[in-house]
Amino acid sequence: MTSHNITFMSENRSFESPSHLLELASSKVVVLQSQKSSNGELGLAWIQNFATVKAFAIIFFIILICKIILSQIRWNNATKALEQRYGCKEPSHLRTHWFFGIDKPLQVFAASKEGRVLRYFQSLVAEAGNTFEWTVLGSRVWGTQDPENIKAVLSTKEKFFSHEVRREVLCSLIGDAIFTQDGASWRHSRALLKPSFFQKHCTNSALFQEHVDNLITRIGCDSTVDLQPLFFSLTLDVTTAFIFGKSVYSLTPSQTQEEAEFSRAFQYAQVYLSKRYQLGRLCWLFNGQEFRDSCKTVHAYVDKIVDNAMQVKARSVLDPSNDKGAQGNLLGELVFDVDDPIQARAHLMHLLLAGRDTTACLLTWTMRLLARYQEVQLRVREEISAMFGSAAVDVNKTKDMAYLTCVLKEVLRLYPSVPVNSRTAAEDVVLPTGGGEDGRSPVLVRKGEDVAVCVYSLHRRTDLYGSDADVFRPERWQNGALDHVEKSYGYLPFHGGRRVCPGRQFALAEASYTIVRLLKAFPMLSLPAETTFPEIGMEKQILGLTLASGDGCFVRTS
Ligand code: HEM
Repeated sequence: MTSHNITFMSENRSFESPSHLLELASSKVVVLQSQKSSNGELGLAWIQNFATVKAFAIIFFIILICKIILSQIRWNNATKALEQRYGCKEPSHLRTHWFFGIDKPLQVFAASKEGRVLRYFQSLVAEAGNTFEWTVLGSRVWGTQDPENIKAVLSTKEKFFSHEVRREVLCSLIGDAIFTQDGASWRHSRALLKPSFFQKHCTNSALFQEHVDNLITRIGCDSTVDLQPLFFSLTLDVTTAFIFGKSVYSLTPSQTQEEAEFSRAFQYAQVYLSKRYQLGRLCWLFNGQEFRDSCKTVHAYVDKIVDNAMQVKARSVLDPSNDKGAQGNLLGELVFDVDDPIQARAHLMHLLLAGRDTTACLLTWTMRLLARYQEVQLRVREEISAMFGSAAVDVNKTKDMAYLTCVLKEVLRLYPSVPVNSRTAAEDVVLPTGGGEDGRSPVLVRKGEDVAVCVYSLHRRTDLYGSDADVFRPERWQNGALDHVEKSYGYLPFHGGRRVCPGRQFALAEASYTIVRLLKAFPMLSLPAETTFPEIGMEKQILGLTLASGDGCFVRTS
């Protein structure tokens, strides 16, 4: 039988089903392959062969589309049935205009590149309401800035959500521990971070003093300086001292080569991680050699410190006067509960990641605003004089500075260090609001769907904070005026529920101490003369794992 015959016959056959077509196409390929081997050359058959492969590809594509459509219909029917059972209504749907909704991710990338991605999210909220869903490449994604739904995600229904995507994105650098775990393993990791440890260190001025001294030396006098990179170095130095018991001294020239290598590699890997985050489940596509090398450098450095702490522990176990806190740092305590060095490394890396950039961002936005709003700076200075006069700054007393506390609260409202967060539904779960015409009925989130919680836009809601929600006004927090908003999940810089940030007090102590010391060291902090200061929220922002300033933090110190 010639290939011509076969083609002729197949063209006259009627197709009964997609799988029938598939069978037919593959039989043609097999016959043509055998023809090639018997003739030894392709000749005319090559063209027919090409046409057959083309037909095969088209058929395959049609089958794929049919399958997608069928599964979409099945999914829609199942969702409708479940919605009916749980009294849910359809949520507001964000309209997309391009094939498979890819216009939206492209717009996110463009906005992100231009430093306005959070403004873009706000525009989506303005278009679609406080809770909405959108479909990208066939998957539904949710966005919410509704306190009731956020409370469900973070607290009352927290156990129905997982950190699956986060785990995939972050594990190569930080391993698996508190930040990426769920269920029993998370509970175990959380229990290891005893609140008493944070408490002990956030009242210890000595932990911060040396590094803030180094910061002040680096700033120098009579200069215009970008404080943002210096704050990132400061928080790296403080956090490594706090958790390793050994700072990397990135603010000083005395940093060793090994410490410098670690600081560089950690910085590189962290920036890389934020790019991986943007790809979500496709993060494995972004796994370059330099990133892998940086992870290795970071691991080697931390492993040495862990090894050393394990040896100290081994010696102290032999000593009856052994004191668990003898090493005076978190690792020193941790090694008594964790025998596996790789797991110990993961616990440390999670704390380093969680504690370093978040506090650096808080310091950056605070100093930008204090330099811009001189009247607020003056009030903080008055409070410092009243509290400390010419005495040394005691970190323990900074928490009694009522006005500074309001300033920090207001900064974290306008620029929360973690402005957007997401969780993946581990099961079908009902959120209390956002469905129906009036947006008040419950909505159904299906298993596997991601829910993005946008704290940035929550904190700018005029119905919660008044018509001046976009204005920097620390006084709004005075006399507990916004206690009701805080209690009802309307203010969440540290999130809420069981997974609320355990480093909250430590971070506020570090930020307060640093600001007081800077204002004492520099009697005049202002914007450089040529600076134009955009309106709040209109500045360039860099959204990585945390929210940094795209315009830096330039101040004049004289
Ligand atoms: C201004 C500074 C900080 C802010 C705004 C902040 C904010 C947050 C937020 C929003 C979360 C919840 C993340 C989530 O569940 O997805 C979180 C978790 C966490 N934070 Fe912080 N944080 C700060 C500083 C720190 C510091 C200094 C440490 C420790 C040294 C720390 C340790 C942690 C840890 C371990 C978690 C994970 C908790 C868990 O999953 O159970 N944070 N933080």
